[in-house]
Amino acid sequence: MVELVDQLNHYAHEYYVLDQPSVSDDLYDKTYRQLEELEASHPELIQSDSPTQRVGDVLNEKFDKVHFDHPMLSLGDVFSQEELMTWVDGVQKEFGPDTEFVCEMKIDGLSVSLLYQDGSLVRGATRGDGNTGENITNNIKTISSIPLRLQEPLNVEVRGEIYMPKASFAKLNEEREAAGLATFANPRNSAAGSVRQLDPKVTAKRNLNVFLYTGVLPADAGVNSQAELLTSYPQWGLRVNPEFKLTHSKEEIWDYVEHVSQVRHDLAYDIDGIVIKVNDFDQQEELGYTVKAPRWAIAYKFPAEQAKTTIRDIEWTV
Ligand SMILES: CC(C)(CNC(=O)c1ccc(Oc2ccccc2)cc1)c1ccc2c(N)nc(N)nc2n1
Repeated sequence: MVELVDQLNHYAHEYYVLDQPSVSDDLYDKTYRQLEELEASHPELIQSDSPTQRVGDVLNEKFDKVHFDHPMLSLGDVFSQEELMTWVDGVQKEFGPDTEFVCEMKIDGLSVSLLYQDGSLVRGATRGDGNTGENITNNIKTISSIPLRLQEPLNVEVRGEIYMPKASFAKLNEEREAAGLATFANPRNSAAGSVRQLDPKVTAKRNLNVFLYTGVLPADAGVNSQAELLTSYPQWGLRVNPEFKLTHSKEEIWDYVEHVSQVRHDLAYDIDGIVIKVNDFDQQEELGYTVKAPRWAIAYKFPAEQAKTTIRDIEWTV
């Protein structure tokens, strides 16, 4: 039984975190059914990290409140190259012209906090107002790319974005249209609506995914920069967005912004900008925070999408 659980969790790690599956979906499904049969005949041996335990029956009447020891902060925004370069200038004045920055995708989803104790997932929460969120643990467990147990028995609170891939969003809206239901306006709204369902069985059908990008880490984790965090997370079993880039100059940062603005429509998920962060954690602490956002990070926001429908020329009658 333990072997089957470990095998299935390993297959899921390869598929969702490393993006390098070593077995076919059929073999995964076959192994999963074997585990289901074994658990049916020995229910007393069912493990909490078994993939069969992801979709609970429990219906949430409402979501309990969760208070964060460390607030989930927001980001300052800039909307032009000039503003972005001014921000980078300000940081380089503090730490010199070759300060390291990490550039990341700003996923258009909803922020979540995942609390792991001794490596087991014990709580999932929405961001809420940054200090108080909602407990959505039962729904979070239905997301296959979120591990129920880390590769190491760590005590860590990791944070990132739950999102609905563009393809899943289109399919969901087709189904809702066919069923005469209201459609979702965009993937962000459908992800938010899906993860805040009272019934986890509904969440489980919505094909949600996650990218993790920050967290409250144990001091002995040996993670001293954002780049180290983003390379450590996959080793722990946590999915990160692979498009991040370590940069050392304004030119490199702007090249990355231009590159992403070219490819963003080909991405499998919606983004609404790029997040640029000072890489070194000690430098981050030196810069500190404003009331609601770090001074060591900024979001460069893409211009809002051109309205799809073209306004026909209006014939003015004189
Ligand atoms: C940088 C940070 C704001 C996360 N960091 C925090 O929330 C955070 C929170 C308390 C911290 O430490 C404190 C502890 C106690 C008091 C105050 C701060 C440090 C960072 C952020 C926010 C949104 C992001 C997004 N949508 N996409 C990407 N790619 N990155 C993002 N990064």
